[in-house]
Amino acid sequence: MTRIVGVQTNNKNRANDYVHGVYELVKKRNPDEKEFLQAIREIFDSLRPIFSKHPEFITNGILERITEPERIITFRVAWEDDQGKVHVNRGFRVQFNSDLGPYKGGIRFHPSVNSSIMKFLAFEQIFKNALTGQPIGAGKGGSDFDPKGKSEREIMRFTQSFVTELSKYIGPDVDVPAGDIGVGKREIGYMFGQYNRLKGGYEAGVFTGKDPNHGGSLGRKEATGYGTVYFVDEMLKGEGKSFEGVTVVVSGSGNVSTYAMEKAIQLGAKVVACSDSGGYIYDENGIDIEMVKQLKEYDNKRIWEYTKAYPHAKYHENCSDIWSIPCDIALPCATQNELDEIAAHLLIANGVKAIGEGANMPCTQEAMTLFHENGVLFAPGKAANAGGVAVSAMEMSQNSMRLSWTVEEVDEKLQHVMKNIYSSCLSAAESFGHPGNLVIGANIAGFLKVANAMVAHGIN
Ligand SMILES: NC(=O)c1ccc[n+]([C@@H]2O[C@H](COP(=O)([O-])OP(=O)(O)OC[C@H]3O[C@@H](n4cnc5c(N)ncnc54)[C@H](O)[C@@H]3O)[C@@H](O)[C@H]2O)c1
Repeated sequence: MTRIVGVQTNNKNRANDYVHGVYELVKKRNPDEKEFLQAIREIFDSLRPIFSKHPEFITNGILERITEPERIITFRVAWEDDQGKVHVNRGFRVQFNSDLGPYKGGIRFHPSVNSSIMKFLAFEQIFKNALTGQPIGAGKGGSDFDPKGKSEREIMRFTQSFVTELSKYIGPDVDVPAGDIGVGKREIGYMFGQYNRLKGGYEAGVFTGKDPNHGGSLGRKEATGYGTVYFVDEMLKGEGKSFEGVTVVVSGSGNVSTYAMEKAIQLGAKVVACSDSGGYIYDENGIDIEMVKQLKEYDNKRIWEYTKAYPHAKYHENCSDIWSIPCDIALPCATQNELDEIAAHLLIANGVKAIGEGANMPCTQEAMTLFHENGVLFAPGKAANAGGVAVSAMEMSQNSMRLSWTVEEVDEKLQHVMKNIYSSCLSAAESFGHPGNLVIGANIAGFLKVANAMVAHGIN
């Protein structure tokens, strides 16, 4: 008996030393990449219990390998504005892990894009994509180009220049990019057109998030937001609760936010606030989602203009103050680290019951700790927002088969995927001694899938 306990303690110490040692190595190798290190730290904290049960992951150097991207491509993107002035932006593609399939992940156009943000997003994508159960690896890309204030032609020229370089490194069986912040079906359309022109063919499966009229999947634009709400709904059901009659606050008013709001409303919730990078609107009668779509999806306007149609609604300039609005469920769907410790304190004081991360890493580590300590249900982004990439993988399947599923078929499959992700997170958390902790469950369930494939594929 004493001997068994001794062996277990040794294994635990060896596992802790291993995780700590690799973290120090990653820190040394990526000293100034705070978002990347934040994502690594969060995952590593969850993974500790795995290594005492799976020493083969230590002998196969899984953590050392999974934290180093297989390839990072950085490139110059030169383009001309409408006045003929030349601009240069930087393009990135991080091809992080291909053990489960071709690299898969979005492209972001935003001035904040840098190597740390690209690597954090691509790293998170490894686990998210694994959780979907579909045959996709992980990548992420983008540019520090700011689409705000650019004309349609400028966006087209920039996007064509971006993809001219990127086209050398992607392909339907190699790397399949999609949209993300600042990249919607319009930009994907330009990329797809330019890629095919360069390749001299029609490679339908090289991008996802295409217009459903030209090779895209029905249900893709709704998938991340709907999927987030389906996941939160499963989590609520586990506690005998639902969206019916609850008050919801959603940050952002882009692709994920819009469809998270729409699905929450369809399930009976009242969504009272949403935002953009300028500020937030509060409508105590419940947000008119069709008006938000008109403003943001079709007219490309700012969210404050909602108050022109609904003068009783209030506009406030500070976006992070959105978390001071009392609500039962908060869905951060805008960007990374947008919900910090102060916001978490406010939400908890106002009685929040559940958080669903529609965005990638929107809650800081301190905020997540507070939610756990205060018994707030918490749906982590890499599980909750995996619906988008899941439907992207469905788009790849439809492209390969040269057929299209109906929106009902896609939605049914999406619901099925989200339920499976929820139950695999729940059971991984349970088997590794953290029942109900979906953050740990998501990290472990995703990691096991990739780590097993990496062992099977040998050291490379
Ligand atoms: N689109 C997808 O399918 C998908 C899938 C998984 C995860 N995500 C993640 O979801 C998040 C949103 O992506 P999206 O595709 O909806 O992008 P988007 O560009 O369509 O929308 C982003 C929204 O956030 C707003 N915003 C930006 N900074 C903000 C801030 N500090 N406070 C409040 N609002 C702010 C913008 O004004 C915009 O309304 C990102 O973290 C993205 O990585 C997106």
